Amino acid sequence: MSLEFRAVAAHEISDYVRVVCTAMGFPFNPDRLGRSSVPEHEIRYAAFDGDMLVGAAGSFTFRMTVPGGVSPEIGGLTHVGVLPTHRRRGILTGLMRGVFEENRKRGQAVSALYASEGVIYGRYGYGMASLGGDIELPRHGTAFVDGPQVDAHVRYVTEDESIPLFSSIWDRVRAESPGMCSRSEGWWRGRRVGDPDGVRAGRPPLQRIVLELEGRPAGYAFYRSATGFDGFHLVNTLDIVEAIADSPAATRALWRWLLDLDLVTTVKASLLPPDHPLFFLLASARDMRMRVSDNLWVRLLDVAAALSQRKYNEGPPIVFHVNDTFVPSNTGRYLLENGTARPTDLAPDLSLDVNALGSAYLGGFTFTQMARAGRILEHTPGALRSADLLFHSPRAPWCPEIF
Ligand SMILES: CC(=O)SCCNC(=O)CCNC(=O)[C@H](O)C(C)(C)COP(=O)(O)OP(=O)(O)OC[C@H]1O[C@@H](n2cnc3c(N)ncnc32)[C@H](O)[C@@H]1OP(=O)(O)O
Repeated sequence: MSLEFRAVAAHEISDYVRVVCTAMGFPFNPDRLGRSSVPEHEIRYAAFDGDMLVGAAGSFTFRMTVPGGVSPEIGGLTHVGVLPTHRRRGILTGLMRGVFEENRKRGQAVSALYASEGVIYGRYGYGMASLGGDIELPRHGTAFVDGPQVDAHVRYVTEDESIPLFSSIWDRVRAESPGMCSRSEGWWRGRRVGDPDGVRAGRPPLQRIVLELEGRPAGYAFYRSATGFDGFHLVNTLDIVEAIADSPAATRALWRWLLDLDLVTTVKASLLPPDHPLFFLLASARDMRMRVSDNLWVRLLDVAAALSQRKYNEGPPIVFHVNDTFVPSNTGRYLLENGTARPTDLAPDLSLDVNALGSAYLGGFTFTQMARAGRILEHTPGALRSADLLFHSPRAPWCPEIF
């Protein structure tokens, strides 16, 4: 088998999407192709066996908020799939080299992804960078603690109406939340608020609501509500796809409205951050079952540039020795001082793999936590604590959608 790795030409895009759908077990149809054709999808890379496309990997270009409220352009790894007939022959490894090269050409110092399986991406230098939880809340557990009553108004909106309303709220919240990404209008329509049959796949229709406080849009949600019967009783499950609000008052009002929908027996929501305000809104958080799992994975493609892109808390300089087997040019010592990282010959305070630095990057995990698992070596006493304080983010990183 002789393989060729190269960028995908325009006339090969449907083959590229078809291979990903076949590998993932998704139906392939025009709606799937539309979902993939967002403006962010700039990099499409593939492996060819003769003239047959057999493996795919892509990268979205978007801005991701990092600690300090800055939002550098990053690569969002996506559309990874190798045909079952061609697995375990090194095709993914070849694709990863190609996509990283394309990311670097665009000056993207960081790549992030959602993994289909946790075991795949560590070998390419990614570290688990945030946690996300799926919640299930029975109706009897939805009471809130006392709080201020606000005059909130909720209305249903169409797909077209929702895009400008939701995107302005999203952008306000995104600016303060590490892990959230920019969304083009095409992204909103193709991947969030659009509900074409080929992607809905038999599920109930998507409902979109906007919440106004004092006449100003302050929160939104989109959800599906599935109806079932238990004898003569309706047992509805509310599946909240995304609920975002721009203030504590709006968060309370939005979730209260959602939890009070008639006939709902169980409320579900996915990909919530482990520090979601619901824990402190609910009178009994115990009734909310949260199943936590890995969320974003982050890979520093250019260690010095990536470290210099986020902001830090006050603290003394620190020297990292970074080991990177997949991108050996990253291996070396880096001095992080006054918010800027550069190569250095100084003795290291901490030694770690590039994966661990990716895990710390968004502030989702501490150096101390990883050192306790043997993933980081402390050479200078106190360096773990200094690094923890430098990198700390007051909000857990949160990416509420799988890309
Ligand atoms: C960001 C996203 O898009 S996530 C979506 C990822 N896609 C999927 O899960 C779709 C289904 N799976 C697939 O298409 C393929 O199995 C892929 C893409 C995961 C792997 O592709 P392959 O071409 O088989 O990977 P490749 O042969 O390059 O493997 C490289 C190494 O990873 C290991 N590996 C690859 N996939 C897996 C896996 N799923 N579980 C465990 N190990 C794996 C291989 O054993 C190999 O290890 P080695 O270097 O020690 O020999």
